[in-house]
Amino acid sequence: MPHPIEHHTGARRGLPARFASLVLTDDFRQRRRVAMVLMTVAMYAVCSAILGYGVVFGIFDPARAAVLGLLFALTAIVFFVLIRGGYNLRFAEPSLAFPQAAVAQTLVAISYAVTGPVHAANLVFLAMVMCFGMFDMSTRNVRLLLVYTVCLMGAVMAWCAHTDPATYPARLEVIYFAMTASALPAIGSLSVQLSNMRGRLRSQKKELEAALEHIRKAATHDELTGLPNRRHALALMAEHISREARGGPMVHVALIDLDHFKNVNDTFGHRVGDEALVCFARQARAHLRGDDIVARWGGEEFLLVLPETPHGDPNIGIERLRGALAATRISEAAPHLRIAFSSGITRHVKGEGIDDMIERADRALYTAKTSGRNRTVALHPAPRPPGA
Ligand SMILES: Nc1nc2c(ncn2[C@@H]2O[C@H](COP(=O)(O)OP(=O)(O)OP(=O)(O)O)[C@@H](O)[C@H]2O)c(=O)[nH]1
Repeated sequence: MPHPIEHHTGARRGLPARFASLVLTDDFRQRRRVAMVLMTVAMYAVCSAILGYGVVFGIFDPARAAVLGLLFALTAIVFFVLIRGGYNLRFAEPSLAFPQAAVAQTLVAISYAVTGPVHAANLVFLAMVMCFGMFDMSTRNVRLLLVYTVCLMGAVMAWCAHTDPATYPARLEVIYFAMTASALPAIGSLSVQLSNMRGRLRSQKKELEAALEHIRKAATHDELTGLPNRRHALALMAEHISREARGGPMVHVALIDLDHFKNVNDTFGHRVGDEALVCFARQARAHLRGDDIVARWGGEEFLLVLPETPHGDPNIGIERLRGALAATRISEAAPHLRIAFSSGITRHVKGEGIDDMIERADRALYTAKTSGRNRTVALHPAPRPPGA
């Protein structure tokens, strides 16, 4: 998926940016991988140029140098196509850092055997490849690469000393091997430390994201019922009202108060009281429409925001909920306990503030309580006189 920043700036991009996007792709993570592979392509090109120089001045055998140059080109093309073409994404380590580094070390070993009088210069490249791998390889792969490189170089040095002792004197090869076998593990250990540091950073980032999500949820939701809290409900209500102002559905609001809830606490204890609140929340979510908002307004009071639909009366959902609660067992500790509620419902008037609407719903709720509870009272605003 394209990185959001790339998307954002896409419209105003100049020629260099468009060229970079064509070569490097628009995907933020792939971009870094393509840039890395381009860097290795450049290294292979430099090495090929050095080979050419050596052939021109009669330092290297032309046939051997040609084979090596061909291997450089093939390796560069294969990895560039794999990564630029996105085939790398099918692998567990999409940077392909390990295979790239292993192939590069193999080519350095071949180059060591081919470059005769200047073969010792190749040892620098062994270290450079280890450094390249530092940024993307897992600890396990760094160790694997290290063992592979030391064994491979040991074998190549022994073979060269055996087959061409004039150019590769054994006494010097022993020194080169000792240097390789002692310097590479030091670089390897730096890579391992870097890889561990990256791992720690990754897990800290995950923990921070989880903590942030938890804080966000705690700031907007009630811990007991998981419903939106009063602050969040006000924000959601404001959204619905501004949608209504832009021609969206008309908004109804209902305040709900559980009946005789103090009795529930006093008779069965606070834990059962809490179970009753959770049960109400669950039933409300199950029996109201997906578009309706159910929020905990405070204590044993809840607020519903009910956008009007063409199919009718917002009271229908509330009465469905009332029926469901009358048939729902709340707690094992109080098998016969049922909860009922009173509610006051009102409709929003265009241009009216949220406080006025809530105040009207509260008055309707008060009427529901004083006229016997377990009922809904609707108190709609008087229609505006024409031209008002
Ligand atoms: N268990 C529990 N009880 C709560 C919670 N919040 C508020 N309450 C209790 O809800 C009760 C509300 O009591 P009242 O305001 O007297 O209302 P009521 O008993 O429901 O009476 P009416 O509303 O008139 O039917 C109090 O006992 C509060 O302690 C809560 O989170 N958990």
